[in-house]
Amino acid sequence: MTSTQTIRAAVLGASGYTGADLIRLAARHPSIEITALIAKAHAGQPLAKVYPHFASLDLPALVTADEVDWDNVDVAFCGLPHGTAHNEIAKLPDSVKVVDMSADFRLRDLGTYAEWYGAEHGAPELAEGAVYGLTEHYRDAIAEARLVACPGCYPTAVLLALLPLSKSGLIAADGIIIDAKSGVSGAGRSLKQNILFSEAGEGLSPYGVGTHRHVPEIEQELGAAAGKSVTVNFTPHLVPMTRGELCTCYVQLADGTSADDVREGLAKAYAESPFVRVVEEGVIPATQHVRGSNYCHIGVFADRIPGRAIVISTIDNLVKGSAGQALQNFNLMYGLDETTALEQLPLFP
Ligand SMILES: NC(=O)C1=CN([C@@H]2O[C@H](COP(=O)(O)OP(=O)(O)OC[C@H]3O[C@@H](n4cnc5c(N)ncnc54)[C@H](OP(=O)(O)O)[C@@H]3O)[C@@H](O)[C@H]2O)C=CC1
Ligand SMILES: CC(=O)N[C@@H](CCC(=O)OP(=O)(O)O)C(=O)O
Repeated sequence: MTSTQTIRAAVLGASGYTGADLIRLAARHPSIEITALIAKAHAGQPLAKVYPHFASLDLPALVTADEVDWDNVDVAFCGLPHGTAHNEIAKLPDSVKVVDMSADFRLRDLGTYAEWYGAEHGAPELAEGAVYGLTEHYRDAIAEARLVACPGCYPTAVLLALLPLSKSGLIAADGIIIDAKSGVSGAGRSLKQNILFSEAGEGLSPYGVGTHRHVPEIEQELGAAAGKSVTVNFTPHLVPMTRGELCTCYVQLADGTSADDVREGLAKAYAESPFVRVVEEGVIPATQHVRGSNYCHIGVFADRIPGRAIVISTIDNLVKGSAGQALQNFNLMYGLDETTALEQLPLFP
C-alpha cells in the first residue's frame, strides 16, 4: 500500500486504557482514519468526556458494536477484557482485519486456554489462524495475518529478553526465574480494590504467585523457540506507579557461555529492530528510560553464582506492552514502515 492511502480503523474498548493509548498513537498516524469507537458502559458519550486529554481531536462518539457500520471499517483494534474479546471478534465480518490486545488468541493450545482462563474458547476456528504478535520475532507471519494476537505486557518484556537466548541455546530450558513488576495501569481502568490509591499507593504487592496466566504464554513461546519444553518461575508485583514494567530474569547459562556472550547474542538478534535496545555494559535499565515510548531496553549482567546471568528488560506496558506493539503490527499488516507513528522518544523524568 502507499502512504497516501487511508485505512479506516475501529477501536473496541475505546474507553479503556489500552484503547485510549491506541487512539493517542493512531491519531498521529498518517494512514489511519478512526471511523468507530466502541465501548459498553460508556457508549453514547463523546470520547473527550470520558478522556478530557482528547479534547483537541475530532473523533466519533463512543457507540456499542451493534451500532457500527462495519462496511466503513478496514481494521479493528481490540482492547476488550479477555473472555469477552473472542466472542466480540468472532462477530466481525471477514473483511475486517483484527489486531487484538487481549489474551484470547495468544495460546495455541485451546485446552491450555480453558485451563488458565476458566472457560472454553468461543472462536476456535479463528484461534487456529491467529498469529502471535511479538513483532520482532514474527514479522513475516504478522504481515500476512488477518488476526494478530498481541502478547501480554509481561510476556512482551520477558520474551524480548529471553526468546533469542532460548532459540540459540545460550540458556538452559530450566532454572529460569522471572521477578516482574508492573505499574497499576496494567490492571485497566475499571474499579478494583487492589488498585485504589489507598491500597496500592505506598506498598509493593506480589500477586498471582505461582498461578499467573502469563506463565503458559511465556512457556509456549520459549518452548517453541528452544524446540523443547521450557519451564519458568514467574512472580508479578504491583508497583505504586502508573506506567511501566520491569522484568528481572535469572537464567542458567549453557556450558561455556558467559554474560558477554548473552549480551552479544541479544545485540545481534535485535540489530535490525529499531525499538529494542540492548544497553551497554554497566547501564541499568529502568522503567523511566522507556516511559511513553515503544522502546524496550534490555541489560545483561553476570551473576556471582557461576554459570548464571541476570537479564533485565523494561517496557511501557501501555505502549510496547499493548497499544504501541499493536500499532507496530498494524504497520506490518499494511506494508508500512513498522516505526510509523511510534517514533516518539520516552518521557523522562
Ligand atoms: N492495561 C494494560 O497494560 C494491558 C492490557 N492488556 C489487555 O488489553 C485488554 C484491555 O485492557 P485495558 O484497556 O487495561 O482494560 P480497561 O478495563 O481499561 O478497558 C476495558 C474496555 O473494554 C470495554 N468493554 C468491557 N466489556 C465489554 C463488552 N462486553 N462489550 C464491549 N466493550 C466492553 C470497556 O468499555 P466500558 O468501560 O464502556 O464498559 C472498556 O472500554 C485486556 O484484555 C487486557 O488484559 C494487554 C496488555 C497490557
Ligand atoms: C498490573 C496488572 O494487573 N497487570 C495485568 C497484566 C496486563 C496484561 O498484559 O493483560 P493481558 O494478558 O490480559 O493482556 C495482570 O497481571 O493481569
